[in-house]
Amino acid sequence: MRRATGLLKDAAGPDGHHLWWAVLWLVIAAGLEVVGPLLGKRLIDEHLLPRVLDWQAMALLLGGVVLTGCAASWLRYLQLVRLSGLAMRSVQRLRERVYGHVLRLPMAFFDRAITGQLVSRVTNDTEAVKGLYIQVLFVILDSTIVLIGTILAMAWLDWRLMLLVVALMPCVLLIVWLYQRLSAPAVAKARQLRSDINAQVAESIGGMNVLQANNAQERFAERFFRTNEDQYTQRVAEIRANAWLLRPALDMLNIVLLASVIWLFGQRAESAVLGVAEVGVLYAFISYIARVIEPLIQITTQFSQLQQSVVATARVATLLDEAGVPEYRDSAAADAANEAASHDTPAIDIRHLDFAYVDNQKVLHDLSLQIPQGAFYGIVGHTGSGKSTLMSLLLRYYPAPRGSILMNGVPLDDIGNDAFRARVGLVPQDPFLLAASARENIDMGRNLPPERIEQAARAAHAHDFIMALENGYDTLLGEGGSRLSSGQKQLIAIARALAGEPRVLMLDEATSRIDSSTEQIVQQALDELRGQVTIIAIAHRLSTIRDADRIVVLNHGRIEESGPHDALMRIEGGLYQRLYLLQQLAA
Ligand SMILES: Nc1ncnc2c1ncn2[C@@H]1O[C@H](COP(=O)(O)OP(=O)(O)OP(=O)(O)O)[C@@H](O)[C@H]1O
Repeated sequence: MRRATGLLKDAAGPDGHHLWWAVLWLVIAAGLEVVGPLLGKRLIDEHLLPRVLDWQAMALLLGGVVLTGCAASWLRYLQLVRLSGLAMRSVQRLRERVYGHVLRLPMAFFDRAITGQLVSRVTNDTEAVKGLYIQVLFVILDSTIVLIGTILAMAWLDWRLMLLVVALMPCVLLIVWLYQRLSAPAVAKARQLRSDINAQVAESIGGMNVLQANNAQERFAERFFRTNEDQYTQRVAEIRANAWLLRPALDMLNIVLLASVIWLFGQRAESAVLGVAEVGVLYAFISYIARVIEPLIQITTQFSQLQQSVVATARVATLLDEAGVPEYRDSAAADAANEAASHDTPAIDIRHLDFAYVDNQKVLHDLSLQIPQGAFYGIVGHTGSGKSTLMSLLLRYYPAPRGSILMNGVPLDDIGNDAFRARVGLVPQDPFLLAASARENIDMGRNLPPERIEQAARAAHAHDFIMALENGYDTLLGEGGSRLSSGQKQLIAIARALAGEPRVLMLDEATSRIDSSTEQIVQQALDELRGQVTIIAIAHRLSTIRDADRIVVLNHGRIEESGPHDALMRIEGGLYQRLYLLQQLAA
């Protein structure tokens, strides 16, 4: 709860003062509501019963009752408007913060994250924070103030009757406690299941081709129906606890209270301790009982909503507590060292690199490799040999041991994020195209000049097919680039990487999904870049890296062989030779 209120405070930001205004109006409104029955009491006790028909005073008192009621409603309305505005702004801010945080999370986080749940965290859970404002502040705080004001007014009128009312109030706490115990597990479970529903939908849409190819629709539908049914059951359990326990018990309490006050009042009237003028007190008390019970009912019935909001906020807080990627700051010393790097300084220098995703399960063992400036290096190896891991470390997706990788002679950790990302370009296996135009897909929000985009597209041999589209660079490519062939998507991805004018270009299985003719275009593009850009390409298809300056063959996380194609082919029974011959046979 403390974390939730902390989050709220941060999210309210500069609008926090609206909260104080809302609270002020709330106090005034509650005060006015307490004053109303007091005026009514005076009207009854001082004018109606003793028949002192002073019309002016009576009109004033009656007008006071009406006016206080109207003013209280008006202030409540103003308070709601302020609070709703504040709540919505807070949701907006929190959502921005959570999304911004997700963008900065390390890749290791996404290895275990479930997309649908993450989406739910950013959209639904942040929205639930609004409930904290409306439920906690508008309803619960409001009700608490009304409750305190009413009890004070009752004490002033007749403290013994007030004690009777207050004595029955712990019953409300008992009822609430029982309700909470019964409904809390269902509330938490229902929310978790809703998140699972999101996750299942996102997963099946993402993998629809695999799902249909495996004729798995029915199994997925069944799994979904089960989760949906479970969620329904939990929601029903929660609503039952509310309908069977909370409301009836509270309504009963209301009746008991009224009956007790009337009974006690009757007893005292009978023993003639009180005069007839006390009827006004009875009127005020009956008015106040409604004002005691209603806030209590409000406080308690809002509890389930409050619980949901707190659970949701706690989940948002947990996500925000996930450590982001280390802050790599641009340092002048690193920039200077980078500038001072001569042509002989290796573009990439890997020194005795060990790496494990899970403790004590090394994936890379004592890897050392120097890649000269402008060279083209291919990395090959069997499945699971560690190629992608090595690339992930070079891309800083996972932190490598300090000092084990240097770029231009500068340890990777010492290069600021902007400088690093500007220096390194990536062409991944899955090109990941946005549902946007060809231009936007190459630009990726960098606001590059049109000439540079076109130049990159030409270098990637993508310019001609882009120009053949109906609107050229402004043609929308559809979701995931659905309008393009796999090869064309890959060429766009290459253009995107080149548009950043990287010094180091990494290709991660960039040719695995394209046909031989497109592969040749990619090879031609890479050939043209030789000498200007350092190229590191992971390739399953060995023809892509056949012409590389050096091919590094990984085997179980170690460098087994290294050299140009011809030299590796001469190693009789060598790993590369076997891999190559196998591929030739398969072709
Ligand atoms: N995120 C991860 N968490 C834990 N282990 C991982 C992770 N990624 C890869 N591994 C493990 O590290 C080892 C090397 O995997 P890696 O993906 O680097 O191999 P690869 O040579 O790129 O294989 P492929 O050619 O199939 O892509 C494998 O044993 C794999 O199970």
